[in-house]
Amino acid sequence: MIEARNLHKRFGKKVTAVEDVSFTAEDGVITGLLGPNGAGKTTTMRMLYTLVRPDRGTALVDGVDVVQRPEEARRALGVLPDARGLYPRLTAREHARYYGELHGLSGAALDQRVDELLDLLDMRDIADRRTEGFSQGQRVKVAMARALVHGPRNVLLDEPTNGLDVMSTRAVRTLLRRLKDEGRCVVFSSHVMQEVAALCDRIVVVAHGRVVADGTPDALRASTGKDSLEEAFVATIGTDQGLMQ
Ligand SMILES: Nc1ncnc2c1ncn2[C@@H]1O[C@H](COP(=O)(O)OP(=O)(O)OP(=O)(O)O)[C@@H](O)[C@H]1O
Repeated sequence: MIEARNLHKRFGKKVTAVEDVSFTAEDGVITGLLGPNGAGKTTTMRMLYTLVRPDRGTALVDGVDVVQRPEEARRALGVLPDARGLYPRLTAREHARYYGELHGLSGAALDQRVDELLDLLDMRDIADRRTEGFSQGQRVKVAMARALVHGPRNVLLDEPTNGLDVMSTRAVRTLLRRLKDEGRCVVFSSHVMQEVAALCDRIVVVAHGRVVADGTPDALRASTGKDSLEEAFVATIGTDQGLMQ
């Protein structure tokens, strides 16, 4: 479970990226962080996964405070960062193996886990190629395998389907549903409403660094009096900018 508590982050004097963001992402639930470009999603995620230190507020990962005990919090997290940051000379398989080893896996257990992920992500064909020159979608798959290799209880994904084609998007959705069915806490950010609508049990809408709505898709529709989720979002944010594909 992940609890964001009154997170604040400013960059310099002018930019308030995140202002008092609080929400809870439960286990066995897919929580979507939805908002237009520049809303503060990536900055929020970075604070959750301990890359950026909040100016104020904190977050708990399975009860562990990310500001006070970042290393412990990190062990309970699998992260797909916005910058996928791959090693060009390692193959896709080597990426997954390397991160598995960093998390203490080895031997047959590691081999089996890596094979399973290569199948789940439909990446057998690229498994033994160096990642240099990989397409955007191929890079996402490698980063995803790397994020999940240690079977984390909590999974944070920043715009996971960005740059993926239809088949790969479906593979990612299937994988996220599986993580949810396994009882994990899944949080992902997106600026694409359809993406969030297709997957999420719970939606946290962020605009200008603040949470402007938080609830199930049905609750969001009911609270805005709109029939379609699309209209509900537009009503919540006050603009359709950045929300449409
Ligand atoms: N390192 C930084 N230095 C200065 N400003 C930053 C930095 N990181 C983010 N910002 C600013 O903070 C605001 C929120 O950015 P953030 O990347 O969190 O938004 P986002 O919702 O993830 O947007 P997108 O969908 O475009 O990725 C923006 O105004 C951005 O320019």
